[in-house]
Amino acid sequence: MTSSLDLLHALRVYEGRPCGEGSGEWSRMRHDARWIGMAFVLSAHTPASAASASAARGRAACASRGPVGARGNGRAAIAGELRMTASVAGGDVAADMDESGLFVKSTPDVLVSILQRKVEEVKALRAECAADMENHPVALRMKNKGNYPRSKAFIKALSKRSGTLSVIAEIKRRSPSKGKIGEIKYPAALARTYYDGGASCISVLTDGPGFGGTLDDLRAVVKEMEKERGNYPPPCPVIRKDFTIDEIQIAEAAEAGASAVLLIVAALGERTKELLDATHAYGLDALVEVHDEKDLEIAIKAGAELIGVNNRDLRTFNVSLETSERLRSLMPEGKILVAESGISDPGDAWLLRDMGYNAILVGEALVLAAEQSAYQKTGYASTSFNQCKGMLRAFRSKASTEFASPTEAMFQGADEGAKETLGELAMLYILVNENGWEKRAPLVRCAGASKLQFER
Ligand SMILES: O=P(O)(O)OC[C@@H](O)[C@@H](O)c1c[nH]c2ccccc12
Repeated sequence: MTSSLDLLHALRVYEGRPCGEGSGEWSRMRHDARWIGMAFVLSAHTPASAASASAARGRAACASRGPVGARGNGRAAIAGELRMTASVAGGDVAADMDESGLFVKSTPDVLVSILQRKVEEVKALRAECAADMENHPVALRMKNKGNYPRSKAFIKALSKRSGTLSVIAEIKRRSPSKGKIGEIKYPAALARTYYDGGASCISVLTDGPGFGGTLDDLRAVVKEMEKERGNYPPPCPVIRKDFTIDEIQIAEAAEAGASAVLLIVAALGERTKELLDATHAYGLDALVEVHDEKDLEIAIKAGAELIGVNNRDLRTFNVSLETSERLRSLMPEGKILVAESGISDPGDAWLLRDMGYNAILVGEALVLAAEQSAYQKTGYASTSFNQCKGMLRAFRSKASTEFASPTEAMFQGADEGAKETLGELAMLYILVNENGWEKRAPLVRCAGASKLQFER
């Protein structure tokens, strides 16, 4: 049964006692963490049918700092509803390799041309190393392969309690699909903006021709982050985002200070495992990127710990979050899940969090937001109001589209927690005696709403 109550009437009642909006008591309530806890109790107590209806509408209930038990139950109920049934596509993957054995036959054309370029880059780097085996830092690093302990810094930075969404913020000047995105004159300054906005990790595209990046960008970002060593939050570990086809690129990434590299299954096919093992042998973590069921099967078989679902179809450049949703149900337990590409709306971030993604990887939207703010004169780091930071905080906030406007969350730079995010949101228990309602019912007030809706 759904009922609605006039908001002002509801607000005047607190634990059965009258309470006026604006009174000391009311403001105390709003800042009382216990009220935030109740938001989730609401969803945990929501009848299954209502939970599934809400999940089907793509809105899961508001997360909270509430009692862990209640929170867990609520989330499980909702995640259960979001799970879709589908089976992993089978097929003989090895037969899918091209004659060179290097690329998968089905590799999208745009990727093939980039990979051909990578083959040349790798050849050049190998020649450089061969010419100076005793001194070349990459050659020296390769000699010591297998002796680098894994710090798992990248994985750890993304391993937060369930229901918490981390952001991997990307430094990306342009892309084959979008053309120019931003100038990013000072990658270190942009990295600092990301850090200040609460990013957990930073991704640096180091491919020059396709994405306008360099390995020096990565070095500058690592150096900037090192300044935060010993502070809280700790430095963001950095991933080298490139098209890895050979272990020498992994050694090079490690040498430049990266904590992780990207491995794209659409490019590597069955070689994914070989490169994943090499990544670990250099002490790094790997983000293993998949786009469909077949990629995912390979990633899982290879033993990927960190799986990224790219929502961008590299054949058509179409972006659809449906890819993340579809593949989510096929993910084994215990993996760290990252949704990648095309995320610009906090509402989408909240949805991905509710699907069970641990992190999102965002490039374009953050770069554009940062540059727009930067053009307000002063440069990324010193801009007092930086829309990019607001966007990052809104992505991370534990809000729901049911209770908050994603756009507003973004402009207000809402921080973690529904309370902070929604500003106006408050939860209260209320004794309702009309219409035979006797039990305490949790209510939610949200900004701009004039009615409260609840079910029992
Ligand atoms: O800028 P976007 O749409 O937020 O996407 C970021 C990131 O996912 C994208 O840059 C990316 C995902 N996988 C890649 C592989 C190579 C190069 C780039 C990518």
